Amino acid sequence: MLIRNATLADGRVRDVRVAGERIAAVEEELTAEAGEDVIVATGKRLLPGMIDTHVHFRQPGFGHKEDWTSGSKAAAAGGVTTVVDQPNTDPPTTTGDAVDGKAAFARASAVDYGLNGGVTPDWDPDSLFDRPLFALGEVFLADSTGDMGIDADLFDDAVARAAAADVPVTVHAEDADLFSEDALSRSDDDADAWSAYRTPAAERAAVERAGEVAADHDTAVHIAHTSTPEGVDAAADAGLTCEVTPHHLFLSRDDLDELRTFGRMNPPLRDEDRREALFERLADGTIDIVATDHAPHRREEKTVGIWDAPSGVPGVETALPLLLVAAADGRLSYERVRDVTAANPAALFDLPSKGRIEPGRDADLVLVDPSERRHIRGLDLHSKCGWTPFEGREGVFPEWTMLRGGVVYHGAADAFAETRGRNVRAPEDAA
Ligand SMILES: NC(=O)N[C@@H](CC(=O)O)C(=O)O
Ligand SMILES: [Zn+2]
Ligand SMILES: [Zn+2]
Repeated sequence: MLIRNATLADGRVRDVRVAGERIAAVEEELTAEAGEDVIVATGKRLLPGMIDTHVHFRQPGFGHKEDWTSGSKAAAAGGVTTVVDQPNTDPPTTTGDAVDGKAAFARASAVDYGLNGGVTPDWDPDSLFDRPLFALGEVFLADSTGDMGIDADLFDDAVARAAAADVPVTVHAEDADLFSEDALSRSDDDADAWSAYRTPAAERAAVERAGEVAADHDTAVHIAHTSTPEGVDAAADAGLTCEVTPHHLFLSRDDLDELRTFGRMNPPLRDEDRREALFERLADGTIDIVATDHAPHRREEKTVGIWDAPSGVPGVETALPLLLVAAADGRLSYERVRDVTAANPAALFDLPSKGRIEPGRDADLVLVDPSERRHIRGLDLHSKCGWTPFEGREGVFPEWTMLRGGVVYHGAADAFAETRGRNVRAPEDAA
């Protein structure tokens, strides 16, 4: 297949040949071979598929919120070609058997995937590290959905075990000792109470602790869903990498009047100044990765008071579309979009076949027309949850998404090809 005249993230206009599962050539001009399919991409952007290093696809245990079929379709429709699933399922992914059990569900995935291992007091590191983990994480330094928060000693142990196994660690960095007791007296219908409770100081302290433990064990630690400029700067100062979510980049406490409990997540939405400072750090290169923390809950589960609502919002289908609008508006370069969604996650998490449009790499590609914006509507999206915190915002959605040489999502028809995702750490295990 030949994709002709596509504009790449760096502005070069190129012809791209896909042969089998790989990118075969990227040249100023390529001549179509006899019988070769040609896609004319004049005026359109061709990007590497997004690698979303942080999703919660909920199986096993919570398939009513999301399953691997619905979650991975949402991913493909949003231009995401690789997802990494988190361990707070039921059972939690803390033993080798639990990884095997989740792997059976993940075979339904429409996109490539990695599976993370998790840590609880009764985890089994021997069998866990015997499996092809993407990373150890998210390791919860405070309780979130699933109540997997652990203490300082176990965190230290876990990082030591991961370092010995040469597996990277990702950390949910909040320190519950620094949550605001005062906020607990706020009323159940005060949607801002969650943001008041889980403070910026709690994030910063936990990032600093993660930095100390990483240094003690001389190993790679990555901070998940960093939500404050203080957290990002503390990570950078400690030599840690970090990710931010679209909701912390595009939403703030100002949106909670409208979002109500549908804006409750961990870490919570921050004030507008912090949101802006986070966006600056995205644009200037301080932030390494955008990952969605796609954490769907059913509408009826969210429709309770702020203190009882489950934490988490969906995001896997809307991340790249929102970033592409920011790029089209000149608030972010297309190169930054490529780096934070694809090139950096591939480099940091050792996926040499993914993340860039270069000969020899997997043909994981997304074609978009930046002049075609669509209003985001929860009911149009493919997650089981049926809602989005970005309702009514604009997105640039894929015309198509290609996974290893095959189109897995056709935008015009809103249609998906047959399922063919593989575990990126164990491609030979594919069904
Ligand atoms: N972020 C959230 O608010 N929720 C996540 C868990 C997590 O990432 O902490 C979930 O699984 O629901
Ligand atoms: Zn988390
Ligand atoms: Zn998460």
